[in-house]
Amino acid sequence: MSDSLKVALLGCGTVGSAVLRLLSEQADDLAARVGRRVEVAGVAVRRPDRHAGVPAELLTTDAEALVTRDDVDLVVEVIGGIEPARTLLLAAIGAGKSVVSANKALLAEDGVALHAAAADAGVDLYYEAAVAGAIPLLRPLRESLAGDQLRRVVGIVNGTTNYILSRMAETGAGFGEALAEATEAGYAEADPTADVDGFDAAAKAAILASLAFHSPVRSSDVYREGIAAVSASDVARAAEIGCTVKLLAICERVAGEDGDTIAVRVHPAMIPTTHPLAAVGGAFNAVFVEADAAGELMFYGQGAGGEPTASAVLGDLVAVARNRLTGAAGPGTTGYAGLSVRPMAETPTRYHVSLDVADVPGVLATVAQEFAAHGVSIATVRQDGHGDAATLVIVTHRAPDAALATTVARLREMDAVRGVTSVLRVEGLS
Ligand SMILES: NC(=O)c1ccc[n+]([C@@H]2O[C@H](COP(=O)([O-])OP(=O)(O)OC[C@H]3O[C@@H](n4cnc5c(N)ncnc54)[C@H](O)[C@@H]3O)[C@@H](O)[C@H]2O)c1
Ligand SMILES: N[C@@H](CCO)C(=O)O
Ligand code: NA
Repeated sequence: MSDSLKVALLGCGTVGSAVLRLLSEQADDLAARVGRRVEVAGVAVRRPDRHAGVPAELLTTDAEALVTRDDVDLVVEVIGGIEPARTLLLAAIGAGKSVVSANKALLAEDGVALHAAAADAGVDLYYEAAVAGAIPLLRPLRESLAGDQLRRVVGIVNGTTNYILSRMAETGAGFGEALAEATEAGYAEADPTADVDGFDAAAKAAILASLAFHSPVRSSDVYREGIAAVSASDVARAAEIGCTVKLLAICERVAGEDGDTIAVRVHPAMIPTTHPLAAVGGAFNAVFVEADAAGELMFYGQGAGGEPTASAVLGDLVAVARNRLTGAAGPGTTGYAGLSVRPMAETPTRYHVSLDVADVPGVLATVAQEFAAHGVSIATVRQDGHGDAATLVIVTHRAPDAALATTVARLREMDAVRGVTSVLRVEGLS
């Protein structure tokens, strides 16, 4: 075999160290699969003294110099965050290197500019690890499903919050208690904000929607609610109607009078326990894709962790290495459809609402009237108990989200309603 392909690794934390180890352990297999040996030219880190296991001659604190070095062919970015990752990737691309990244925050913020730069330079930009870790999902969307029309991509794309919600369902614990457990088990980070408040899932939803609908979508376009407000009561109410609560990332094409738009949102929702996503427990991820010709597809696996994420990074590395040898460029992203993102207020959703009411004649009619007044059609209503402790459990049909939210706000003000005990959107009910 002739000269090896040289890789610059940027960042050597949880994912970077696993990438480095697998590159070494699987060097012979990778060489056979690529057709050339793949060797590490350098590893950019912040604190070289903290990486005793990495050969000292590979370590550098000057990432910018490393990515533009003449002997570097490919760059793997596993630093995370917007800067300096963006500057480094643009410098690498500008210097003609193909790049692999696991950085959802950056891709969801600046994917359009990075793709444009890669197209101009004739190099590859791959980022399978950025969404749902080890699960092959972005390449299936970019390549395998490129001949189909996608209708919906719905998934559990954050392991930490799925672990927390799973524990709440299993033990009846509240959010705080389950979060403490997730932290102790090493799933939640010291600062769990990005996971718990849905920022991580929103970045992934933006990337999924961009690829699924060939339209540029950024994190800031994604409607986002986290799980901090999900209560033990919400989880118990869900169980009563045969549902479970999941934090969903939902990307869907919505037909409208002025043409199609896309709705992209992240929020907790009740889904029937019979839905394939309901069985996804612990820190696992799963994504359900609906396409016109393919029908329904399900992708399931480990969405986080050093090794699973490194698996996706190495898969990308093999792909870009092969392209480099053949002189080909992999698929770019196409924003040709240019579909606009529909405001959440106008996005059709369904609600579950549990109300404590006084069981007096006419209360059901008064409550039903409030829904009707906002054009919201009720799918099912159930009354439990009587006297002062009556509960109404209502599931609506789809209506614009703003109509549902306004209805709930009005219900809270009604004399007949003693309290609104649970409000959650519902997905996956026929
Ligand atoms: N950990 C996971 O399970 C997982 C899963 C999927 C995707 N990702 C993504 O992978 C990337 C890396 O995640 P991680 O968990 O390995 O993070 P990490 O914090 O463990 O590692 C990042 C490393 O980059 C280093 N770094 C920061 N600035 C640097 C700079 N200027 N030059 C060189 N090194 C620098 C840090 O010191 C740290 O060691 C992120 O984009 C993350 O979103 C992580
Ligand atoms: N914090 C993320 C890591 C993977 O992106 C999660 O919990 O899923
Ligand atoms: Na993936």
